[in-house]
Amino acid sequence: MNKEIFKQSRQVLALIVSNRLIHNFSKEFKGHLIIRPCFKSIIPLESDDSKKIILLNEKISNDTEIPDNLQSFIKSNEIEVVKKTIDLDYKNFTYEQVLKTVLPENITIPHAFERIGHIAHLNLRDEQLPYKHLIGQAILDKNLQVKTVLNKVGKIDTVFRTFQIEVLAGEDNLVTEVKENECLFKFNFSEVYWNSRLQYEHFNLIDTFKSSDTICDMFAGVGPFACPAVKLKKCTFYANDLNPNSVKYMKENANNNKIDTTRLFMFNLDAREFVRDLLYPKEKSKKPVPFNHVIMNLPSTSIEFLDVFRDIFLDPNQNPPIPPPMIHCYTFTKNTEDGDLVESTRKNVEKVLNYKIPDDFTCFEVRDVSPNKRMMRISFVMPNILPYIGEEIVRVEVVDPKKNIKKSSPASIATTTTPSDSSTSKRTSSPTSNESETIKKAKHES
Ligand SMILES: C[S@@+](CC[C@H](N)C(=O)[O-])C[C@H]1O[C@@H](n2cnc3c(N)ncnc32)[C@H](O)[C@@H]1O
Repeated sequence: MNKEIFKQSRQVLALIVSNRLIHNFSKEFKGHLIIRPCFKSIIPLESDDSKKIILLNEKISNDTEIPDNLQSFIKSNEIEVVKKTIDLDYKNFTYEQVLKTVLPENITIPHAFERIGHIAHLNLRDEQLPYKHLIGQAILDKNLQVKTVLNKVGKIDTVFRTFQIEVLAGEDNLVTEVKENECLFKFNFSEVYWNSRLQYEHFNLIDTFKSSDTICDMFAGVGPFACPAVKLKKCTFYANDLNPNSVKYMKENANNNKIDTTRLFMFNLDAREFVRDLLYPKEKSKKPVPFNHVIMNLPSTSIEFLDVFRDIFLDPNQNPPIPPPMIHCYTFTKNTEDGDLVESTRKNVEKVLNYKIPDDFTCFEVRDVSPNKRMMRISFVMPNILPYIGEEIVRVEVVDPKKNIKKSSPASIATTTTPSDSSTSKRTSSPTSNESETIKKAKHES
C-alpha cells in the first residue's frame, strides 16, 4: 500500500481557549472536537501558555456551521475563532477511511473478521479478492493485537473442519493462543478446528455440569469443553477427536492449564469406536465408563453419529452397561417455512434414532450460520419408551402369549421396554400390557 497518499495538510476551525475553561469545554463539547487515530485535538498555544488551541471537527468548515450551543459558549467566554492547518498521515486515518481511499467505490469494505489470538481471520468475497493484500494490510495496521491476517481459501474439510488459508499480511505464524473460560488454548489455526464465537456456548454447557458428572465428548477438538469442565467443575471427562493434531494440542493445553489428568482422558479415535470402547472396553481388565453426559459437536453430521447410541441403547438385544446418558447434540437446522427450528431439529434426531425422544428435551439456537441455517443444540436423555418410524409410531397386532388375546405392539422392533425402564439399561423381551393401542400418528406435544 502506498501510504504516502495519506500525507496531507488540511485547514480546520480552531478555538483559542483559556486553560481554566478547557476541562468544562472538553466535557461539554467533546463531540465537536477532531476525532482521529493518534491525533491530539487540544494542543498548546506556543505564544501563550495560559491558553490552548482546540481543533474543531472537520465537519464544521466555517463559522456559520458552528452549532448554537457552542456558538453561545464562544460568545459568553469571548473565545477567539481562528483557522489552523493540520498535517495528517496514514496513522491518522481509521481502517474505514484507509480502505475508502484505496478501494474502488463499488467494493464493499469488509467490516467483520474473527480474531483468534494474534490472528485476524477473514472470509473475503470474490469481488474483494483482487484487493486482499490492501485489506489485509489495513487490518494489520489498524488493530494492535493483530499480527497475522488470513483469508479462507477453498471449502471447509468435511472431516476435520479445517480449511486452507492464505496469509494476506503480517507474520506467517499460525500457532496462536486464545483465552477462553479461564483456560489458555494453544493451537495451529490451520491444523485444527477453532471457533471463537462458541465461547459462550462452551461456557453455557459446561455450567450445567456437576463434579459428580462423567462426560463423553465425541468431537472434542483442542479441548474447549474438556479443559474448563475439569478445571472449573471438577468433572471426569473423556475427550476424543479423530484429528491427531487436535489431540496433540488438547494434551498440550491440558498440561499448560494444569488440568487434573486423573480426571481428563484423551483419545484419538473415530467417534463411534470411542463410544463403543468406553462402554465395551476391548481390554478385558478395563471396566465400562459410566458416562452420564455426551457432547456431540460436529454440527454438520453429529446427528448421524447418534446411530451408535441407537444401536446400543435402543437395541433390545444389547444390554448397555450404563443407564441412558443425556445427549447434547449440535446440529445445523434449515429454516423451514413454518420456521419451527425446534420441531425440525427434534424430527431430524428422531429420524436417526427411529425413536421418539422424551418430551422434556431442550433445544435452542446457538448461532446463525447463514440466513437459512441455524446451529442448534438439542439435549435429551436417550429414550427407551416409544419406537418411532419416520412420521409415525407404528403398532401391529400381536398375540398376548399368556391370555392368547390380540394386542398391539411396536412394529419397529420385536421387543420393547416399559416406560419405567427409561432410567435403567434393562431390556424386556416381551410386549408390555400398556401397548394395547392401535396404529396412530405420533403427536408430539413438545
Ligand atoms: C466442529 S469441531 C468441534 C470441536 C470442539 N468440540 C469445539 O467446540 O471447538 C468437530 C471436531 O470433530 C472432529 N471429528 C470429525 N469427524 C470425527 C470422527 N468421525 N470422530 C471423531 N472426531 C471427529 C474434527 O476433527 C473436529 O475437531
